[in-house]
Amino acid sequence: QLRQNYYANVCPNVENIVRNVVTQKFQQTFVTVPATLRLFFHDCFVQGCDASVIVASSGSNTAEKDHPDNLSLAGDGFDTVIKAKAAVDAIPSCTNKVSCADILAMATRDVVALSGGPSYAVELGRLDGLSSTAASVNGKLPQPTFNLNQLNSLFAANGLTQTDMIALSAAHTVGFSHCGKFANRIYNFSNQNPVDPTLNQNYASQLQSMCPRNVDPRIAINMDPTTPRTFDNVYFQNLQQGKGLFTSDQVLFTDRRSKPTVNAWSSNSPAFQKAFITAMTKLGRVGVKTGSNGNIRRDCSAFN
Ligand code: HEM
Ligand SMILES: [Ca+2]
Ligand SMILES: [Ca+2]
Repeated sequence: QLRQNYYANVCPNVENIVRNVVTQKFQQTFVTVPATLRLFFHDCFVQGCDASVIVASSGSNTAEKDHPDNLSLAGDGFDTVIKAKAAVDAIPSCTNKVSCADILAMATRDVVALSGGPSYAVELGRLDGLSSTAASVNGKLPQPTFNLNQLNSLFAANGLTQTDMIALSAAHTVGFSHCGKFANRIYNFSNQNPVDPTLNQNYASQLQSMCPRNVDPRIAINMDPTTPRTFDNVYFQNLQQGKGLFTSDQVLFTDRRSKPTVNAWSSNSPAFQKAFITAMTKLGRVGVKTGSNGNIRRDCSAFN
């Protein structure tokens, strides 16, 4: 029941208002891009795309954002949504008419385009969710150690195919990871191999020097060592060279079932972009709330 131009009557300018805020924020810090994109993913995979991830803990309720899997969500993603919501609400006819979930979907479309990725028409009409608990996050988000079966089954549970999963994984073409998320691949990997043998040897040495043992846990490194600030298909070229940062990235090339797709998109950017738009549109439809299952939050970080 989502559709384009959903707010044409009540708030016809909403997409421009959001884009202006996102562009301003992008000019202040590039982190806006990966932070917003990852926030959208973590929102949609837990209770659907309903801005449940944005709600702050309060009183006795520990919200989704305080689950261990969400603690590394960068603050600039939340800030982007809060700022865009304020700009939308500043227009009288738009006040309290546009959901936080839709603002996050629009902002995500905008950060992808701003960083060189494809631009696409975004479907709107989501309501904001009425609950957010840390417990509800358990088992809903993929782990960097996942193999292809684990990735496929988690994405399938959200109506996404292996092809969608591979396209969405390319979000790792921008942004950062803390050293602890892949330390198992560069130190004490196994009895036979101290370093994950699917890692490019030079890249593994670089990772070891950027992330020495006992590194400050706050240190984060680029996930795409080649074009960290451009949303492009270099992600797939990196996988072909053994430069996938997580097991869950590299497995897309090492598993024969997903390798053909990686190879196709590494040399065909338009085909990748088309698949990414399809997958993002499907991701944006996951678990959408309507009617009495949701509302439009006045403050994206708190229930009304
Ligand atoms: C396929 C399974 C996936 C796994 C296992 C995974 C795991 C991770 C991990 C461990 C990080 C590093 C977090 C940190 O240390 O700060 C990360 C970062 C990131 N992920 Fe994923 N992710 C997956 C899929 C996705 C998808 C589908 C998207 C979006 C469509 C996405 C977008 C991002 C972005 C943009 C970052 C960088 C965040 C930043 O720089 O602040 N990931 N991911
Ligand atoms: Ca959610
Ligand atoms: Ca890139």
